[in-house]
Amino acid sequence: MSIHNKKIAIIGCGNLGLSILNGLLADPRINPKNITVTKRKTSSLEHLASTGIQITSDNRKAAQESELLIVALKPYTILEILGELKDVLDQDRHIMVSLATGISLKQIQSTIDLSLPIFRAMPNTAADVGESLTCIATKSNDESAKDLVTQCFNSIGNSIHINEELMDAATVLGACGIAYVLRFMRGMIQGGIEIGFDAHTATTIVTHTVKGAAQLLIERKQHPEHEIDKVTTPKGCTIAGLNEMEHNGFSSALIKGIVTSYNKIEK
Ligand SMILES: NC(=O)C1=CN([C@@H]2O[C@H](COP(=O)(O)OP(=O)(O)OC[C@H]3O[C@@H](n4cnc5c(N)ncnc54)[C@H](OP(=O)(O)O)[C@@H]3O)[C@@H](O)[C@H]2O)C=CC1
Ligand SMILES: O=C(O)[C@@H]1CCC=N1
Repeated sequence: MSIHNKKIAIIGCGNLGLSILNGLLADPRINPKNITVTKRKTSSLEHLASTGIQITSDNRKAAQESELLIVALKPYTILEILGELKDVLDQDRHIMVSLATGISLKQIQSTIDLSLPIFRAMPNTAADVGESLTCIATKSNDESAKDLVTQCFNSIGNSIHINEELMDAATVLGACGIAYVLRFMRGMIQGGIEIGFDAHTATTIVTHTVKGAAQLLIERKQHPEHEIDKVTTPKGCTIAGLNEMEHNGFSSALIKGIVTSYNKIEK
């Protein structure tokens, strides 16, 4: 089964839904005519009409005309809206993927009360540029549905399968993680301006340095400290700066922030 000829609906096409849509549209093998997106106020999506996608506020129609349903609604609305959709869902045709933080497979299953394959996925907004790492969880044994969902999220980056128990942790590290990294980058850019660069040049240096650091770890599969050791000349400026950051709680602030985000998710 290939994602490229499946009919896909993104129900609740807001920030994350739009990032996924942009990722899907960038895949030339996916026909935009096979994609339907929904939200109540469709005016903010009108600029996408020329791509060939269907835009509607009718969730039921979108579900009826699609096979893979990516549900990108807020956690506090998803169950109510799925309840309104349940009589148009077909367990022999539909595959459902929920992106909602903190809403379990069991809650979704008992809302729709059908045995169609249900997945939770946690992508991030880097889907916009085809670089989302998506964590996927399911209790379904339907291997072809698993393959299809994996293909879908691989078209907007990379994906891994995890146990559902780790979905909250995946939300924090992968989805909130984008914001942590961007705030870290903003701090580096501000530092760069203070030591002499204009904002544009500082941003160019920082963005490419962060990309290079990530690529080193992705390709070499090393522990970060292994690569850090190569940069820290004894008595040099790197170790002096790094130690000053640690004296001010750099790693500790990150770890505490990650744990605070995690505890904030209702369990
Ligand atoms: N932002 C992120 O980085 C991540 C978010 N998530 C999860 O993804 C989900 C979506 O988050 P996010 O994209 O940020 O939220 P948004 O609020 O940006 O998107 C939700 C969209 O749902 C639409 N909506 C609301 N009610 C309905 C309805 N009855 N029918 C159809 N559409 C409706 C809203 O548009 P309108 O008001 O016009 O209807 C809105 O655009 C959440 O559950 C979040 O936990 C997961 C990973 C990362
Ligand atoms: O901040 C939030 O609640 C959501 C979850 C992941 C990203 N945004």
